Amino acid sequence: MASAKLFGDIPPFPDDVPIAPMYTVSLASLRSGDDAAAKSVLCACQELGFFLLDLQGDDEVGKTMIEEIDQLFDAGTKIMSLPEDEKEQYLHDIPKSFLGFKPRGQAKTETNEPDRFEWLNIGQDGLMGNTPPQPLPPLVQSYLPLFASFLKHGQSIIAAINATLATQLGLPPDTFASLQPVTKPSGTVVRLIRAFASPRPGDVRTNMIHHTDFGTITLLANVLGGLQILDPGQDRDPADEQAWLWVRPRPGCLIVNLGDAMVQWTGGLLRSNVHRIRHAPGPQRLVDRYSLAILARPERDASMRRLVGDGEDGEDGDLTAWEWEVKKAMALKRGDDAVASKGGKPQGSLKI
Ligand SMILES: O=C(O)CCC(=O)C(=O)O
Ligand SMILES: [Fe+2]
Repeated sequence: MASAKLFGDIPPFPDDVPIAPMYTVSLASLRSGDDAAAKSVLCACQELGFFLLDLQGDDEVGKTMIEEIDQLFDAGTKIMSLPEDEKEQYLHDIPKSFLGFKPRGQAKTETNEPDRFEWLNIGQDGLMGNTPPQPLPPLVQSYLPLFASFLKHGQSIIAAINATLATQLGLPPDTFASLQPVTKPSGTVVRLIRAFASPRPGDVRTNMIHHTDFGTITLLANVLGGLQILDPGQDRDPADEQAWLWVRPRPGCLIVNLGDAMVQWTGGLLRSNVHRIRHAPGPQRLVDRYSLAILARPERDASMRRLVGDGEDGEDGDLTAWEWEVKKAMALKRGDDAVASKGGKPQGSLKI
């Protein structure tokens, strides 16, 4: 997450909206092998599939990452302000390629109205040299060393979370990491999102439809609110507005969430929770909302077979990660994949 400096420049997050209760784990503690931090990560990933990771106090990775996030938020506003006809030359082409710009309004929200965000996906493969570079506007190219460094720091955090979860589940520490080596082709991306300001009453609605992430681990940096999590307590209906809890962004903290691949591999021991981007809350709705994320995905050829437990893993276990992702993306596009939170410990209310 960005430093406190960026939080000073925006309207305040309101105090009167329901907030999702979340564990906050210190990166420094996690990297030093602290047992309590490791247990919190496991509990968070079973109960909610989301937690806050405090980068402050970690001089090696966390401090640099906070600085890089500040710089990338600045870059993000410039990148998204490129002329529309320039961005249109670098559009994504799903399912062939998830890389490039997604224009505003291309997908739908729950109400069947057009979405209210645009994104740019920059592939890990091009940044790492696993594949030829992705075509990108010259302005974005000028920021590639910064994106690459941010990604490298994110990879080391993702590696620490993967090792922690595997160890806590009694598996060899490299169980999850070995299925997502950063030097092999994958769908892993760095994502920049602009969700548009909502000045008119008709704008006060969903920006990005509710979903679970397909991949393994997502690291997310937000300054403005807008992210909402579906209450994990019961099987809540996304159509019920009371079932949604806001995520309050905290200076110096990343939001971490698990994706469906971790649920598939663990036969549902870990959880991926439904979330969406709503309009920013309170006075924050008057400004454009930027977010920056790393969405880690398995290596393209990784098996989606379950790694723990001995129940059936169905036909999805026979797919490679890439086949599985394309299947999910197409089902979501057709609207026939009813989105639901997956896996995790049944629980009443989250006690933190
Ligand atoms: O911008 C955010 O807060 C969330 C974005 C998100 O859920 C996604 O890109 O999958
Ligand atoms: Fe997401």
